Amino acid sequence: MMAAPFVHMDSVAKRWNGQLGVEDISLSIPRGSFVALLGPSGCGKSTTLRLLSGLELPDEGTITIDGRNVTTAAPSERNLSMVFQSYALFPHLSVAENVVFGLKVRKVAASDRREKLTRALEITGLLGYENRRPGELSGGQRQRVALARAIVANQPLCLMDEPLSNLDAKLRASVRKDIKKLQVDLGITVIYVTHDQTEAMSMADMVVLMKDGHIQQTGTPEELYYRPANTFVAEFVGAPPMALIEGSILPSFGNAATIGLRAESLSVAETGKGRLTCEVSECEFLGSETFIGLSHPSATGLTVRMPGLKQIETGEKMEISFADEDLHFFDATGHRLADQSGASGS
Ligand SMILES: Nc1ncnc2c1ncn2[C@@H]1O[C@H](COP(=O)(O)OP(=O)(O)OP(=O)(O)O)[C@@H](O)[C@H]1O
Repeated sequence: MMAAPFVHMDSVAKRWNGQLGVEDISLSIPRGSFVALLGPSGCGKSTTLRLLSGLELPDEGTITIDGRNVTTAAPSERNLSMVFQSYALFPHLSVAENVVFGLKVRKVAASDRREKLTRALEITGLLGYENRRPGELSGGQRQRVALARAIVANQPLCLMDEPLSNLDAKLRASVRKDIKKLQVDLGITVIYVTHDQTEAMSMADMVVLMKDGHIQQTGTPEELYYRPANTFVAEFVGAPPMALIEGSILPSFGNAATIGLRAESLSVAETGKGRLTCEVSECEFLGSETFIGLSHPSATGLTVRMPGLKQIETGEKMEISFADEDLHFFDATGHRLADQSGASGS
């Protein structure tokens, strides 16, 4: 028998004055998983998280956490902790006071507080910083204080809203690893909002990709990458994103309106032997490889990856080839067609 999901949202909707926030959100989240809510600005990620936290109440649908219907329960009744982008630290309190603030409110005994504080500071690498104020810390350290506060709360569910977006790229990568390790070590369930697909793909067991208040696809990072449910997912996930080609210019794939192709499936062909003739539009040197951006009147996002440094003149002609089995097929509404169905040769 399948274990009941730890967090369950069933047909949840939230509107403001009739205007859409999120619609028809259904999600089943297993205990102990790391789930990323991913999507462009305004797609409804934060609204979904706020509905889970109880900071917003839904107009429709139900939310259960650990088997309890919490649809209208107050945030304090949901047994969860939260970490925000803004850290939400008290500037006049020390690191230690910030971390144990919630425990004090809940009247946890002083000796117990000290023990929990030491462990949380240890886990987050903040031992020795307990007397500093947030203003005397770097952004990464402040975010660690917010994480330490979530750790001492000792809740089975932690909701995080873009916790790394105030950090520079290098720090983001290192705190990302800290958060992931924490989640695994503590065995907690994390629901994590981000608009950064690299972050979602590298951290999450399950990614929920949203657009315009609706879920586009829920799955493992591999599922989203290798079997995108529609052209939006295909173009959102992956760096570079999937190239999309008008089906009509590859006539052997009758019923596919759009054909998708990942950069790693493309190769440069000898003159006269390629399947598409493109023009080089840009070269992006990334160190170990160069991304060659190609333009073609019936395609978007065509990129060839070449090892090392390659400098090719913009406007130069380049023929490319690819294998049929690497193609993805989408219908006229952008939905994925069943595998191979487009390749019927009809
Ligand atoms: N309090 C509110 N009142 C009215 N509309 C709101 C409110 N909060 C959110 N919305 C609207 O709901 C939609 C979803 O917003 P939400 O903040 O969930 O998006 P998001 O994906 O988290 O975006 P971002 O990445 O920019 O934070 C947006 O169109 C937004 O304008």
